[in-house]
Amino acid sequence: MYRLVCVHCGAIYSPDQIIYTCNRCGHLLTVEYDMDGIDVSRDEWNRRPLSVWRYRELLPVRGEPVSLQEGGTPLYHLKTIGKELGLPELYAKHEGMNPTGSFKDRGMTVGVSMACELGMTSVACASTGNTSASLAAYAAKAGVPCVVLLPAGKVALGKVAQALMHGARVISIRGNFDRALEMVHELCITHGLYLLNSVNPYRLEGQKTIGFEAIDQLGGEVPDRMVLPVGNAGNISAVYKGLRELEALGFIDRLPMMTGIQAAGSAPVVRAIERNLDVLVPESAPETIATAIRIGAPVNAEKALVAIRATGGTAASVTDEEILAMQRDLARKEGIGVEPASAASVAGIRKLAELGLIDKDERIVCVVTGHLLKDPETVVRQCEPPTEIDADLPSLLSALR
Ligand SMILES: Cc1ncc(COP(=O)(O)O)c(C=O)c1O
Ligand SMILES: N[C@@H](CCOP(=O)(O)O)C(=O)O
Repeated sequence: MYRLVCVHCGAIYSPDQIIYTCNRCGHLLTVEYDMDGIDVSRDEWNRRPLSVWRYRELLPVRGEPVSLQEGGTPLYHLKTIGKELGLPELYAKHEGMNPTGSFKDRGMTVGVSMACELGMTSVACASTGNTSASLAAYAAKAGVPCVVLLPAGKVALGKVAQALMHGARVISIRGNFDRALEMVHELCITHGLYLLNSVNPYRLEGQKTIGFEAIDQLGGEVPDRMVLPVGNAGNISAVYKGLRELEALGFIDRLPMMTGIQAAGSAPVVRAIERNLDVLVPESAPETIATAIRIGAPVNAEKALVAIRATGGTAASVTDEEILAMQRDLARKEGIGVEPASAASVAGIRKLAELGLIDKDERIVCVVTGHLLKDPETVVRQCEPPTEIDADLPSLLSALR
């Protein structure tokens, strides 16, 4: 049993209403469960495979989900980078290992399942790339048409390729992501498509399972800190919400310090934390090489600020150079291939550690959100091109010398 509740004024809505914002105050809605009615134990969860659906009692879907086998992603111990930073307990949860290569799949399995349960016959989103790739795939699996709006020229090649190949109707707008989101929201309200951006309360339910899995992979121990790259701020809010639910069930007795990392050219949440603002001042012209988090007006900021403040966490920004340096370090020192936005979380920890702002004994889980192959162009631009030689051994030996 659950209901939809406004995060700001507490107004209550029925779970089968197609609604994304509060009719009374315009703020976002969240899913609130009747915790007394949740009948499951940690042992029961531990007997199931590691997956989004291990935690189905804390998800809104009641029937058979639209699934591509999402979740169950690896948690890697970053031994080399951790040693360099003096952080022996540094981990990366590699969300790039989901079916379409990003954490969005956790959200879409729930969001698209709910679209079907609610009887919606078409779905839509705005995207900096990953949301569209994921929605296109899950819509294909569900057999529903899908429309995606992208900021023209600002989406990494692999993500556009995915949306196109999975059969979405792909529209590029001459404007940024924030404008695309406003447009698609209006389209959905006026024309009855189901909106699957992070304003959709059901989609975020799937994403909270990142935190559940990380704890299960640490043998039931809560990490001291969880670090996430922040764009539209849905993921950090979702993980915090999920962990509070585990606390309410008595499965954990403390929360990690939620830590958000943004790109320096696109850092309104960081500024709000640094200046102790209650209301975000949007960035009108966000810019960063990490196009996934090139977002100036994060719609979930209100929730993200609560998550960071309530847990004693923090927010920090990293430059594009710091992001790319960490992308290379993860690839070359740990064998972990991530896209630039994902490297931001670990780059942020490097920065905080170097500034002496975190305790060296902390157990830290950085969420690395998307796969290296999402953005091959940024990778190729950073690396030496392959050496082309004649097809004989002497040429090979000479090239290797
Ligand atoms: C790879 C990647 N990392 C991080 C983010 C940021 O997540 P959120 O928008 O939930 O803050 C996004 C999308 O926004 C993304 O695609
Ligand atoms: N990085 C995101 C931006 C959209 O965020 P959403 O969580 O609101 O869908 C993307 O991949 O498009």
